[in-house]
Amino acid sequence: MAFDYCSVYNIKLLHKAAAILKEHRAPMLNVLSKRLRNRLKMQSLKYEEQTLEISGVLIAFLGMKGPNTASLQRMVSAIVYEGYCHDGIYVIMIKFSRFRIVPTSLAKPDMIAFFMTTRQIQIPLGVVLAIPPFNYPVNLAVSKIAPALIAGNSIVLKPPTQGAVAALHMVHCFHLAGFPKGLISCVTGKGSEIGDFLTMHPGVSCISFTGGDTGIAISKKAGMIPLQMELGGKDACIILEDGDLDLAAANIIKGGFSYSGQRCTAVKVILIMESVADTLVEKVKAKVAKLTVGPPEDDCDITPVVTESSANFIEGLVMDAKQKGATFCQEYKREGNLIWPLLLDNVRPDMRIAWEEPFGPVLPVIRINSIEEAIHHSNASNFGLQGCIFTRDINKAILISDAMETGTVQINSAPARGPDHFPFQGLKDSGIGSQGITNSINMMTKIKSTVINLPTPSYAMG
Ligand SMILES: NC(=O)C1=CN([C@@H]2O[C@H](COP(=O)(O)OP(=O)(O)OC[C@H]3O[C@@H](n4cnc5c(N)ncnc54)[C@H](OP(=O)(O)O)[C@@H]3O)[C@@H](O)[C@H]2O)C=CC1
Ligand SMILES: O=C(O)[C@H](O)COP(=O)(O)O
Repeated sequence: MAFDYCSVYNIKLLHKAAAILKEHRAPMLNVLSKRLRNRLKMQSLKYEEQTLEISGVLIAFLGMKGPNTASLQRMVSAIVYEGYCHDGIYVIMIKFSRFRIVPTSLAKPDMIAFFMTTRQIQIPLGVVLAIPPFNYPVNLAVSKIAPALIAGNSIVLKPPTQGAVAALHMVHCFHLAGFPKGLISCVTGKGSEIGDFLTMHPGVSCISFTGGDTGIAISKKAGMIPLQMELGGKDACIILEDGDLDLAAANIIKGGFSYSGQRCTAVKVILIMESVADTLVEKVKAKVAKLTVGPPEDDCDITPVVTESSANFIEGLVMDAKQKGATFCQEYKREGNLIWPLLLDNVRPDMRIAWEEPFGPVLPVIRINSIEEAIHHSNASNFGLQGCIFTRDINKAILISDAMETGTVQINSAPARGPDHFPFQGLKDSGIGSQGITNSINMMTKIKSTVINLPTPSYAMG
């Protein structure tokens, strides 16, 4: 399909897909909540965000000049840059950078040439293999599908087993919008059984994966293709003496226990200055006591974790901490896959929970005596996704952020991925590449250079 027509076509259909996804919201959320046993409210928030996400991309290309073809073609060839959130809708600024004439003064002195680079958005990579995880099987699928389509690629979606039904429904919505079935395909099956066939297939031109350390294994098998990996995290919440402890406590609850802790960007370890630790722990305990626990149908705050194996893994971390002397702020309680929220105080570095990712409603507190100690612990982790700092001294916060080896640092708020036009990346074992609408589109396009060699110098070379 010719470039301009292809991308213009895709953008118009993405608008339609966004509308259809909204129409199908109720059945999708019902499936998501039943299959994932998570609270409906959280799912609906994510669902909203996902449809906005599509709209966000479209507004980037459509909203500036209205949907006439000429401006669309010109815009689709642009590279999308920073954006901002306005009334909950993402408006992404566009800078035209189709051609850049680079003088050759840096090249060989006798070289007389115009050097043009273009981000060949019209030459798609080919087939993008999108693999989202169980916690956001639709939202994280769309965050891969929309940029891939904008860049003119076709997509093979391999949804998580826990979430496959909702993903199939979501792909059906794209087909209802008019996307050809061959352009977006959904292949269901256990990753352990069909994963290698897909990730090592010669027809795959790019892999966009979100999940656990499975991604590390995939990156070693995939070969010479662009990879976008967003993996686990051990996001540290650093709280200094001058931090707003009420704000910190509220963000620890939101960041550590929402979605029953099953978020890569969840707060995974609290590093708090000893002098204010008792006060903070009491504030968090009081809030934990108010969390409701039970089935998603009752719209509880804490619902069962995704599988028995996940619950068993979490229990293993808790028992290790108990055996090594951690302070249990609540009684450890589990019924099947349902684990009651648990704050573990006085955790030490020899305990597994200090380093491993429970992906559940269990949160360790490590008491520190210096900022250097906080930075050291955060950077000693194999993960490097996000982190957050609570202090009123912004200068100090920026310096700590500079020192933290993480893809993102939130100052005075809990870690989070969105809004989705923000770059989102993990360092070390937390991933490779960067997500977010702009970076995803960039990553799913090719750069090509064209050099015009002139017989004589031209004044146009500046
Ligand atoms: N970074 C993040 O946002 C997330 C991180 N995680 C981390 O991952 C851990 C496990 O969660 P989970 O979602 O099961 O993560 P996994 O990495 O096991 O699965 C993520 C996705 O990869 C698929 N997959 C599994 N094995 C392969 C393979 N060999 N080749 C290709 N694809 C494969 C899964 O499919 P299938 O379901 O069929 O196995 C799923 O769609 C969590 O405990 C947490 O640490 C989990 C969710 C989100
Ligand atoms: O992979 C994840 O768990 C999500 O990217 C986290 O997204 P959130 O910060 O919006 O919950």
